[in-house]
Amino acid sequence: MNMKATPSSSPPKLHENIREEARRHVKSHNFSAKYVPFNAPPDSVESYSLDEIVYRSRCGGLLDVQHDMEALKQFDGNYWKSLFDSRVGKTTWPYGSGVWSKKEWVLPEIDSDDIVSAFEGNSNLFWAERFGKQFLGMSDLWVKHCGISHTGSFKDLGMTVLVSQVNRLRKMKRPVVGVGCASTGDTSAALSAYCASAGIPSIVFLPADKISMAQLVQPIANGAFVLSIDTDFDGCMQLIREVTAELPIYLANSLNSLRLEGQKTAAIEILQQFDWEVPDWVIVPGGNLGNIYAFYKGFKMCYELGLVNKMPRLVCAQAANANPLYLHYKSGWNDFKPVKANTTFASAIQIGDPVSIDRAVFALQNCDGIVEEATEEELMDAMAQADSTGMFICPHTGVALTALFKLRNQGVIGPNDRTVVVSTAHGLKFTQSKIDYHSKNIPDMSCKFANPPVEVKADFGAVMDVLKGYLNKAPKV
Ligand SMILES: Cc1ncc(COP(=O)(O)O)c(C=O)c1O
Ligand SMILES: N[C@@H](CCOP(=O)(O)O)C(=O)O
Repeated sequence: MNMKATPSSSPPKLHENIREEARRHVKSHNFSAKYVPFNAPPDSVESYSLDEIVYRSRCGGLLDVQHDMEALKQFDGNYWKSLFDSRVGKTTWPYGSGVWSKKEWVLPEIDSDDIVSAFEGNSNLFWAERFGKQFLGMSDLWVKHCGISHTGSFKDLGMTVLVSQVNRLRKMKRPVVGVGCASTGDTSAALSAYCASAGIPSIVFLPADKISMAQLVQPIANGAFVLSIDTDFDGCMQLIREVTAELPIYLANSLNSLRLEGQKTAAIEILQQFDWEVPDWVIVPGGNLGNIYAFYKGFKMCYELGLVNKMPRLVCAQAANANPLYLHYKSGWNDFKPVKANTTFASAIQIGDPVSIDRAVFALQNCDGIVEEATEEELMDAMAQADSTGMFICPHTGVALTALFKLRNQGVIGPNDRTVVVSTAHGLKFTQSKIDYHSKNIPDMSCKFANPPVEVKADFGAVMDVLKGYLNKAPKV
């Protein structure tokens, strides 16, 4: 079945921009989406328009964006695959974005004119050939680099959706004076950039001295109102929830289910990049736990709408210093207890009371998922090993790689299993941790893969001596 394009009413104009051009190509369809209580029983009738400002269900539970699957099912899997494939690598507004190239599955009803996008997504999925072979005996290991993005993390995928909806609400004269979040550094970077691009005020609550310098400077540079608060992320999250309940500030954390609609497109992209073949495993580092559910939802929609015929198994990887999901999993999913998150080099996942715990449990239970954890030494060693094969990953990706090491060693993941590790942020945001590691400047850590620079006099003989020493020890080809 073909989607009908309404013929353009006006002829192309000289010097029109891509937004203006998009206005002439409006497509008619009957796709829609609404908020419903997360994991509601089939007879539940509670629902809200996406134009309402609501983050919680009537009984205080999480919400989910529910698409009209019957309308989407009027088109078969091949239709969706070729539609999505046809939009990759173009500059057509808004489909040049990896998120908005799946607009019908994200926010079908938003006017393209209201979209705020930096053409995020379409991040590279690369074959980790040497790392896989050398350290894991694996032939089919891949890294989905969501950190190669506008603000350097996967948060851009969700933020383009949320800020676009806010843009729409403000045009509808809804009372939204600004957008706010609590953050460990990446959500705040994405929020401030997208808000700045749309001219919308942003307010960010950061735990003082707990995020990297590179992350701190991002919202400052983008003109956000930055509060550095003497607490941890969980404390900031509690405060922003109280503040957004009192003031007309729209909540941008992943408690807001709109964010996950954008983040789920990374899963769809993985399938698309494998020419719609399903990998065996996808490993995702988890903190506030929205992303693991977003991946589940993206894969599940592709399965339900006939683009693929199975689901991958998901692994959520946590830092041992902030591991409430891991403890819950190990208890047989009995009795979830938040923890006090301790300091970790994977600072963006230093979270003890994740808002999306129910979503994460649902996702993992429904795809035969696994939860693993990584100690500080394990995650830093894994990061250094990956970097030594040409990557430059963030510590959170080190957490995911540690999970992979453990599952390979246990024989759970096989040598030929197609496995995707999701790299969630750019390594350049976390250089201080790499400097500490390579200078062996971390108490109680042997830093066994450290590669410190050699200090040498500006003298030919001295330089030759150290070079000969190095070459004698270097592996022979
Ligand atoms: C770099 C990075 N990796 C992983 C995560 C974990 O994502 P989530 O909070 O959705 O579990 C976050 C944020 O929490 C992050 O900023
Ligand atoms: N790592 C996150 C923590 C908040 O997560 P969110 O997805 O709920 O916004 C950050 O960078 O702030």
